[in-house]
Amino acid sequence: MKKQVVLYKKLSALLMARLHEQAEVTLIESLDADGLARLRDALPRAHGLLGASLKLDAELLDLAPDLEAIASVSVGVDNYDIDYLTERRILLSNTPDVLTETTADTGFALILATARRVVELANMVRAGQWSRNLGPAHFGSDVHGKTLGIIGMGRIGEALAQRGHCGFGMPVIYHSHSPKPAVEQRFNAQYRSLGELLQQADFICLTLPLTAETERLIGAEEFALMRPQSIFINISRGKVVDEAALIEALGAGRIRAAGLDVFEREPLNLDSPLLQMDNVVATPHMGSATHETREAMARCAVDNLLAALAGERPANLVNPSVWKD
Ligand SMILES: NC(=O)C1=CN([C@@H]2O[C@H](COP(=O)(O)OP(=O)(O)OC[C@H]3O[C@@H](n4cnc5c(N)ncnc54)[C@H](O)[C@@H]3O)[C@@H](O)[C@H]2O)C=CC1
Ligand SMILES: O=C(O)C(=O)CO
Repeated sequence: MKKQVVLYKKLSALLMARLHEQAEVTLIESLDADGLARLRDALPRAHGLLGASLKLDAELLDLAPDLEAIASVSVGVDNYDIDYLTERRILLSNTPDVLTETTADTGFALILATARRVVELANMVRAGQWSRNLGPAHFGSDVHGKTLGIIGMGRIGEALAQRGHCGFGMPVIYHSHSPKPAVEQRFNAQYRSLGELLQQADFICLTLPLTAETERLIGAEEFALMRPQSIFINISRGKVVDEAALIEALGAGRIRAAGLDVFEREPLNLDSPLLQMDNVVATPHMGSATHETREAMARCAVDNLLAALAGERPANLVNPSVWKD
């Protein structure tokens, strides 16, 4: 008998057809109140779940006694209680690698947009306020040759370092759990303590996961170490930053600008002070959002889920202790 799969993310026709061949599929098209009610109804029959952007807590998981595997269409796994999944022996998989380059592109887009004031000046043109040649009040700052600081030197951090070093001649400094000699050799990068990095980098970029250890890693004390010309970029998770402290630092001119793809609460509320600041570029958690990459992520998640339901080890298993050969 085919296994029951609940999707809470719509997939391409090609991937839907693949899933339908192997499983009975229930599709929850959106996670509004109606969709969530349908999800709760479907969970008691589910052997597999596939989706993203939903906090799957113990209360929801307890509705699914037969659940064997969850395939997250994301590399970040902060929406899951991994200890609880492991205790229940539910296999959790994610989608690393396939989104690395695209997310690093987004990071670099934010670096360029903030430093060169792209959004602010383009809005000025659109508003009919371009009446004479630009003067110093509208000048930005250089990106090439400036020091790129990366916090969390993993896949995306490395891809960002490559762009900075090879494309823009930027000295790279980084902070991570431990030094990475291979990265240092490839990009002439240098390891720094967190405090040193915050004091020395022109661009401070967050590329680490949200965990108990990294939640609110960057707060008032950390912003106080940055320099007035520093630009802060967050493409990791909003909760790694104390957002009120960030707003305070921007408001007080303690840093020059911020490029933010992620926020404490998403979608970002329209009344956020961040949206009143010309030196903030805010994007809607679009790090991996290209046609090609989202399809690759979905394909990876389908592969992971079908493998798990067929009794094979998924390629991207997050909680390997559940797996028994
Ligand atoms: N904005 C977006 O749309 C996207 C955001 N992301 C976020 O980026 C994160 C990173 O993704 P990858 O590079 O693939 O992960 P990764 O696991 O390859 O890299 C993360 C790095 O951070 C380091 N790290 C973890 N905790 C740390 C700590 N307390 N102090 C210092 N370093 C620490 C790890 O050692 C690792 O080197 C994801 O977990 C996700 O939250 C990922 C994709 C898209
Ligand atoms: O994969 C992730 O973790 C994201 O944030 C979306 O691509």
